[in-house]
Amino acid sequence: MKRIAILGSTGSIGTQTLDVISHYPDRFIVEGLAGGHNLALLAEQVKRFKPKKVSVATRDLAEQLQLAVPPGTRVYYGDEGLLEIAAGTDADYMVSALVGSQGLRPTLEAIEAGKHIGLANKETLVSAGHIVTERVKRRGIKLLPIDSEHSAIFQCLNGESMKDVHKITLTASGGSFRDHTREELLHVTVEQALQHPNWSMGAKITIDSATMVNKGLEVIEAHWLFDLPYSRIEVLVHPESIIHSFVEFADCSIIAQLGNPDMRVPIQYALTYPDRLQTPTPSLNLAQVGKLHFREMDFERFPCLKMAYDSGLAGGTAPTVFNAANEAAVARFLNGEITFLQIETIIASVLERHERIVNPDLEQIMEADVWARQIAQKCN
Ligand SMILES: NC(=O)C1=CN([C@@H]2O[C@H](COP(=O)(O)OP(=O)(O)OC[C@H]3O[C@@H](n4cnc5c(N)ncnc54)[C@H](OP(=O)(O)O)[C@@H]3O)[C@@H](O)[C@H]2O)C=CC1
Ligand SMILES: CC(=O)[C@@H](O)[C@H](O)COP(=O)(O)O
Ligand SMILES: [Mn+2]
Repeated sequence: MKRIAILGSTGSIGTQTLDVISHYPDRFIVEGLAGGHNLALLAEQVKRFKPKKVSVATRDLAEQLQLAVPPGTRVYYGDEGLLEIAAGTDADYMVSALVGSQGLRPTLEAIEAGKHIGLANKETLVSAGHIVTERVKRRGIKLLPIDSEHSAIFQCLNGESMKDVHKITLTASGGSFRDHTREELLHVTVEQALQHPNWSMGAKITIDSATMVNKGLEVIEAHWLFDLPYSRIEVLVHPESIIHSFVEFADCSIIAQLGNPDMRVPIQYALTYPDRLQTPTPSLNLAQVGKLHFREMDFERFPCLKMAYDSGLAGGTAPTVFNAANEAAVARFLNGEITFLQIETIIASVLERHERIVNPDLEQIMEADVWARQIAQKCN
């Protein structure tokens, strides 16, 4: 029996994680759930999965939730609530599926408490990769990737030696506007940006896919997960999202992982690793797919990817600032305050003003994150 806590249980990854868990009641017990504002869904999840502890975003919501859940369920809220679900339950495994760098502190606390981590929240590794990986090593816990590309690379590396890896390639769908020219991007709407061609995901990551920030975050995530230099991490546009990523070895052999785009597969693998169990996803019929397509990445069309590589290479607080500026800019775009293309000009402008700290501690990371959001809030 694996005892599970989930941060972000009401989101896209969180609900799919509970879907996976519901298929294997003899393998998993849910010890803790943390949602944000979706009280109705969280109350339903509590009734069904019976966690001992649960958390919501605010005190008001916690008071309402307490009335709706079985007696004996402990209800928490806010940042303290997230820490309680991350580190204060009997879970031995924590699924980190909050959106944004707010996932960093609770994920670090869970690692410190000795929980294994299923990591969807890529912003955690982007913002403070050196701190997270050092803590994972020190505590001897497993950090298992949920992000589809990283799960793919993880699977391709099974039984291989890292010294034989020549490079890894992350595939990118190209997002909602992959066939738009930059000129056409001037007038795109929030609704259009939220239409991802292949995946149904939360709003923030869907916008990140369209700007290619998502792939940039994933490049930095891969750097920390697989301990590879940026020169050996590439991105290739693959509109079908069937090949989830691949590894090229020293002998020029390439091992790729394929499947229909369904996050329940990488989520389940992270939960049951090294076992492989049945999933409800349909199996991939390549004869029906017929053709797969690939395009070279165009860094001029997608300048955010270039900024991500540069930030990753610079290191220190640069990726923290890249990520936080993007989070603030995406929130403003979703709010109707700025245009789609302003997301990239805001990130560039914040990065330009940033004075990088080389080997930041957690407090300096948090300060850089707050600073970047403040600037991104003000500039256009
Ligand atoms: N969705 C996907 O397919 C993939 C997602 N990822 C990554 O996984 C992470 C989650 O993404 P996704 O599931 O799409 O995001 P969603 O927006 O769907 O879900 C975010 C979750 O975080 C919760 N949350 C937000 N703000 C707060 C807060 N202040 N306090 C407590 N909880 C909060 C939300 O609660 P509520 O809704 O109740 O307010 C929700 O449960 C991201 O880092 C993303 O990049 C990676 C690969 C694929
Ligand atoms: C499902 C998943 O892992 C997302 O991160 C996905 O990769 C987004 O697709 P693109 O960023 O390739 O558009
Ligand atoms: Mn991904």
